Amino acid sequence: MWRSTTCLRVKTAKRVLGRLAQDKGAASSSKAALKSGRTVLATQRAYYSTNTTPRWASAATALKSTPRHLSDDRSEASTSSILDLPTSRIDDRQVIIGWDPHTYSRYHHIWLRDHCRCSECFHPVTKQRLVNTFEIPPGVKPVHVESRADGLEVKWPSSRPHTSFYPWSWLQQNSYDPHLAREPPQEKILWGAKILQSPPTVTYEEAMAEDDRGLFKWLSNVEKFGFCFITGVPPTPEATEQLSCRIGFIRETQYGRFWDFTSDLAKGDTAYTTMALGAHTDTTYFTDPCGLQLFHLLSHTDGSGGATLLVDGFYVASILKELHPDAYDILSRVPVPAHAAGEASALYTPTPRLGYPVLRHQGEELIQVRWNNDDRSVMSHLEPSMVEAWYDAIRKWYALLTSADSEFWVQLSPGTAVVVDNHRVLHGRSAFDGKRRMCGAYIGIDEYRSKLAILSERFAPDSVVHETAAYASVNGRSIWNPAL
Ligand SMILES: C[N+](C)(C)CCCC[C@H](N)C(=O)O
Ligand SMILES: O=C(O)CCC(=O)C(=O)O
Repeated sequence: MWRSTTCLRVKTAKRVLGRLAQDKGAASSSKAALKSGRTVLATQRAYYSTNTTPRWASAATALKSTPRHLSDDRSEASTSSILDLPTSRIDDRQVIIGWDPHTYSRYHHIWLRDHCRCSECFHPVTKQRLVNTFEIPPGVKPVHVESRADGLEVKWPSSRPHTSFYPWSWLQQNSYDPHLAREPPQEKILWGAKILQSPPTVTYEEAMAEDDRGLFKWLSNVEKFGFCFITGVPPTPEATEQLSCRIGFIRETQYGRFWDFTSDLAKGDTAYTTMALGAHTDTTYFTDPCGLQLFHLLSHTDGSGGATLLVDGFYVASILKELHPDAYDILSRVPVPAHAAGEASALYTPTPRLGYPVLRHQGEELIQVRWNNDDRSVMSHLEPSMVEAWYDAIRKWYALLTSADSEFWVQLSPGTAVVVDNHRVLHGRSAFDGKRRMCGAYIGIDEYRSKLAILSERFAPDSVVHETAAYASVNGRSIWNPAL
């Protein structure tokens, strides 16, 4: 691992120095920078192997001969630095980084010390904090900061010299004063009935392929669209269970682990009947509703109906917000209690008992739709003045959910499974007769997101992971991974 560190650092140092060498005006200092670049390279390797008294201390003096902006300089950043490195200086309470003459970030000293990720302060394998946050003096202040090729070096006053290093990309990504533009999250494509023309689909071979590229494509589709078909699935519960487990371990509930069900009321729920089920999300009665839901129709004989309904709750919510902002606001505020009480051995209600709003947000962003009018409990917590407004709001919501523009109906058949993000996409079915056998499973939202995160590390690393993976990874995970 450390050898690969060196080779990447060679590239980094060469890239920086190469840029320098191109700068005609800097010809005279390129030799000094070349020397210092090599010094940085050697000390970086030393730094990441142990961080007792990092050998940078000796190298830092060697860097003194480097251009002014590389040293701790209290004056404003130089207007043009031949290495284009960010400037850094210590202020009373914060370290100021100058990304360019017009863009600065400020990091509190306590914040930087608490976020040191050297092997003494942050366990490189477990990715857990080792530094005792509460032993860091509130007034901690660096004695020296240095702009290095790949990041900021900070020396702290303590009985034992302690040096911290923060990659520039990580500092930019975590800038909080001010917040800097970050890479946009995976885009979500909102859809209505027209998704019928080209629904997201992967093949069973892709999903099962051992190199996981197809699995990444599958889950990327789910992240983007909220659902994805899987074609060519052997029409057996065994193959469907194996397919489910490609995402993560199955979440067992009062309906069992892997379900294989039909209309025999084997479980106390209308799903185990021939009734039509309107668009809903499952397990609204759980504090933590199931994340993904996989369905695979294994057979339907001597009858018809049982078509599958999918509705993009985020799409419908966006229209509700546009057309009926008051209703959107009510559905975003008023908690809706729910229950699962069809099994003698189970009586589920969420914590807190009043449940959660239909539309859940993080800040301004809609992050979850939770709607099952069949499983809703008594609305005894409404302010009397709100009762009619609440019913008016859900009527507007329901009208949009059930509009021809929103509803995507598909007749599943053996061999084609569908996975649905139960936090976004509602599902349902039309009534049916005859013998109909459906199988599937729930996957927890955290298991789904974890699998997508590790696949993204491999196939679509974000800029910080991309830049730091080679020199700061243990167990294949960079200590600077934005998830940490
Ligand atoms: C296990 N299986 C998916 C067949 C049954 C689902 C039960 C549906 C329940 N009314 C809910 O909305 O959670
Ligand atoms: O039987 C189906 O097609 C779907 C049943 C359902 O909505 C559910 O199990 O949540």
